Amino acid sequence: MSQKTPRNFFKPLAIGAPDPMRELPIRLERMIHFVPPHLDKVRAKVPQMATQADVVLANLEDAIPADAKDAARDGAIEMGKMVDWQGKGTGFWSRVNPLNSPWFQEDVSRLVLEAGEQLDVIMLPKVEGPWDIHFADQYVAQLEAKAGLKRPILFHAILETAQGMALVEEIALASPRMQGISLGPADLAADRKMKTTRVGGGHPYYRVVDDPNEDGSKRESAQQDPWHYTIARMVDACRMAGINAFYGPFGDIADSEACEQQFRNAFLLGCSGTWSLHPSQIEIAKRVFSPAPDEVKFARRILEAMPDGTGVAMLDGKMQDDATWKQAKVISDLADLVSEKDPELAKAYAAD
Ligand SMILES: CC(=O)SCCNC(=O)CCNC(=O)[C@H](O)C(C)(C)COP(=O)(O)OP(=O)(O)OC[C@H]1O[C@@H](n2cnc3c(N)ncnc32)[C@H](O)[C@@H]1OP(=O)(O)O
Ligand SMILES: CC(=O)C(=O)O
Ligand SMILES: [Mg+2]
Repeated sequence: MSQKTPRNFFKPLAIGAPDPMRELPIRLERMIHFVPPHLDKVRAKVPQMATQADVVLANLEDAIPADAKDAARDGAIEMGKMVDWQGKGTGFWSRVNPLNSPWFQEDVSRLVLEAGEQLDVIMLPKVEGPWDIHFADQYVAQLEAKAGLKRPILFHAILETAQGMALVEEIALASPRMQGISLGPADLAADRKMKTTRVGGGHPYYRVVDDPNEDGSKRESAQQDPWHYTIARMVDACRMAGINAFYGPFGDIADSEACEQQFRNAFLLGCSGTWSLHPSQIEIAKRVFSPAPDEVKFARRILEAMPDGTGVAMLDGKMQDDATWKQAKVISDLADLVSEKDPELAKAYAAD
């Protein structure tokens, strides 16, 4: 048997570590905003970021130069103390360096021991299989016990290797700490040997061409989404495990239109949120990952038409039944969560 027994799955992995969570906390996580914590100027904006983003993340991994890793770690711990994260209802996360790097051990030990009470989630990059989660799980439990933490820290894995992709279901199920998984399109592209130099999004050469026209006129063609399979598979793995799927980064900061479309496709396929690398992407993510007022109103009409969630009803010529009721509930519950945080959208959802 390679799995833990059901009883042991929910036992703390170290004496004195907090009990693992049986259910994930219900939180609005439309965007995970990335902050380079070694930059004093950007770090100074963290209190402001905490009022704008649902989650603020101190990034210690890629995009932080090797000679700034120590400063970034110090900056991340300072970020933990700069804001009353739980009081504000904003998530505080950190992306640590990979398990095989010279920085992982110190990243995790200092974060848990010095900012463990504030830290909601550790993001683990380049996760290859459940063994990576098991190692980090045990290590964090030891540190939680040492720090006397009462609330367990959760894990978020990034899907950015072909092996991680092949084992995504096992990664999602590896520990009760698992909160979610994000797509890592840049590293995944490299590992798969995709011939791209981009961070997410489409590619002008990845397209489908219409059949030839009889008159020989120019054939229409359109770009396709090279991430469709990966996102859909990640969503299935996450939802099967009862955790959340996230899109990830969109690197062309100037192309807000393509960014919005990529985010929207991920939202429609089941993702809870995405990453924002630049302040301009926070607004895009907010717009996309909050359901549109028209959709919310229609969803609530479905719920009202079938109060106990069973039977059949016709709305605007469209058949509704138990299954559309469940879809409507997803949208309505998300709108309730958004409304708690966003009075403008609450008003728009309630308007006739
Ligand atoms: C593949 C992956 O792993 S993706 C994850 C790793 N990458 C990252 O985390 C990147 C995070 N983002 C960044 O470092 C930056 O946004 C960059 C480098 C992409 C662009 O930075 P800039 O060229 O400075 O952008 P720009 O000039 O438009 O910035 C405008 C303002 O926003 C600030 N800003 C930029 N990015 C951020 C951010 N992530 N958080 C807070 N403030 C930011 C800038 O400091 C600047 O402030 P100022 O007006 O007071 O001077
Ligand atoms: C998200 C990330 O780390 C990547 O795309 O590689
Ligand atoms: Mg990466």
